[in-house]
Amino acid sequence: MEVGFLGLGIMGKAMSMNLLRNGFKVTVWNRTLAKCNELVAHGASVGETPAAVVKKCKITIAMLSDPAAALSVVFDKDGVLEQICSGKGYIDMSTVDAETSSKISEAIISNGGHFLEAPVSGSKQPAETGQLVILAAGEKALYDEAIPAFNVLGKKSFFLGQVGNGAKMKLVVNMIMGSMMNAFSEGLVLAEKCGLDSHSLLDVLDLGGMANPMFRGKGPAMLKTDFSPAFPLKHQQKDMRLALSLGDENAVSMPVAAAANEAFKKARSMGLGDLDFSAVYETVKITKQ
Ligand SMILES: NC(=O)C1=CN([C@@H]2O[C@H](COP(=O)(O)OP(=O)(O)OC[C@H]3O[C@@H](n4cnc5c(N)ncnc54)[C@H](OP(=O)(O)O)[C@@H]3O)[C@@H](O)[C@H]2O)C=CC1
Ligand SMILES: O=CC(=O)O
Repeated sequence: MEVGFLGLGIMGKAMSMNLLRNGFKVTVWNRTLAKCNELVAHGASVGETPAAVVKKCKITIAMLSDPAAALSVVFDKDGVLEQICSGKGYIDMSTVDAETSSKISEAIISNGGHFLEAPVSGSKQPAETGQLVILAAGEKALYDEAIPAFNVLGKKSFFLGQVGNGAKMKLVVNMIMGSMMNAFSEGLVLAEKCGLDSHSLLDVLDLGGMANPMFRGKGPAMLKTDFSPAFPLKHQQKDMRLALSLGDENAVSMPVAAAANEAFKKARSMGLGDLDFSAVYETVKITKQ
């Protein structure tokens, strides 16, 4: 199966590498074209523009930073819309809001193409090992056609119905994750400030009902001030912002998420946006002094 892949950031690189490893022919494009080189060394072809990739491939996947990037790659000059046509599918796996996804869907479909949104839960390591959770919505026929690729990229795929449902599910999940990371950071700082051993706190948490891979995976690195980016903080703040907007639309009061968003904004203002989202811990360290 031949697929196109647009966007070779932390996730896109790992996902396209995984597809290559599993026998897919992959044609890649990235805004910063030099990032294609490593994929070429592993057998990928390069398309000079998003339009060139879509022209070559029956199915093209995108994994881009945010709504602005997702829209630009489709609607701008040399974008996806210039070549999408009957028989071709476009799958946007970026985390965006339902409105962005719907705009893209309408444009693709009105040009005769097929569209699926398929944001993922899971970070750099699950992307490398094919353990993502895929939250798809849109055209079921395209979902069925993409299953061989989804089976390589993820450990489980959900088909959630109409376009927008995948985006919403992803935002709800990441709103919870961002709030959890803030509560965890406050707990780590509180434990330390009141004279407890932080590593003991990690052990206690890991043995109880709140044990989870995020605390287990990120906790020891956070205590060592290691915030090497797996999930960049600027993207987590984007997800909190989009989830809060979804809360506004649905009149759902979310004071915990709003407070978490403030902490992520503070972290961005401190220049921590490109670090892992666990760097929000640094904002708590400062405010608790
Ligand atoms: N990292 C993670 O753990 C996870 C991330 N996600 C989501 O996946 C998406 C990608 O995340 P991630 O790979 O971490 O992000 P990165 O910041 O590592 O990569 C972002 C990608 O988007 C491209 N890009 C940004 N702006 C534009 C633009 N205006 N036009 C064209 N391309 C653009 C970048 O190109 P360039 O190289 O030129 O800058 C790069 O390829 C995001 O929506 C994120 O929320 C979802 C699950 C997990
Ligand atoms: O979106 C981030 C993730 O870890 O999932």
